[in-house]
Amino acid sequence: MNWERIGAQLDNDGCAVVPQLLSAGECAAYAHAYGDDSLYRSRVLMERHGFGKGEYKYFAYPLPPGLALLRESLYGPLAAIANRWHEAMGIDTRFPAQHADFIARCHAAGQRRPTPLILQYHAGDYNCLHQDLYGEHVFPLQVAILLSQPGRDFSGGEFVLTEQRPRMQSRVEVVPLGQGDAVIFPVHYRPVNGSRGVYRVNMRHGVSRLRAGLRHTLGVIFHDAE
Ligand SMILES: O=C(O)CCC(=O)C(=O)O
Ligand SMILES: [Fe+2]
Repeated sequence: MNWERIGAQLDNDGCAVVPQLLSAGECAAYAHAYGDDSLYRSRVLMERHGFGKGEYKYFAYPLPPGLALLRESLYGPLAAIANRWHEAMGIDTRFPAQHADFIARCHAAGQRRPTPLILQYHAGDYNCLHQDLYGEHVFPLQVAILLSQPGRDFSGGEFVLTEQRPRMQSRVEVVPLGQGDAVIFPVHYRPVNGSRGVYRVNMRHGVSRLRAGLRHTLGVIFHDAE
């Protein structure tokens, strides 16, 4: 992975795509494992909470080894970007180099439940704009990996990001993804350079309505939940 390019894209565009982070075989295995309830701590029906339509399951600890490795190995380079962003935005919190040390901080504060998840959408389903905040401790970047193949497995169902800028109208970004592609994006805020210095832009993400088929996504969030 070219972290210099990823950092520059996050700074300039507010998101970065990593093509083919998972192989087609790995994607199919994760999507298939959606049915294996021994892997998950809970299942959420989005409509019941007003989150949209569709469902997701949070993995239980211990995470599947490949997912644990993915979460730990993505964290390090993202922590360097996160620390740079916090400095730019004048936020005091800094992130340790190792994910285990950040997770220890979450757990000590009572955020002990794992947040990696798989989402499942059928035709007509969608995910309302939201922020994945689960307590006081927030790692400012997260990753979503498209497990299904657009065109073959589903149509519609586009990943979208919105930016709410102070005293300005909101901006939307549609992120085209192929199977196995990852999008890295802000959980809550991102820094933007303005004429009077850096300001914080409030970010949300969601998924537009699926027109047809079945779509799965793997979500990697680095803080744990209360
Ligand atoms: O299904 C998607 O692409 C969005 C998933 C999501 O909201 C997340 O990973 O936090
Ligand atoms: Fe989300």
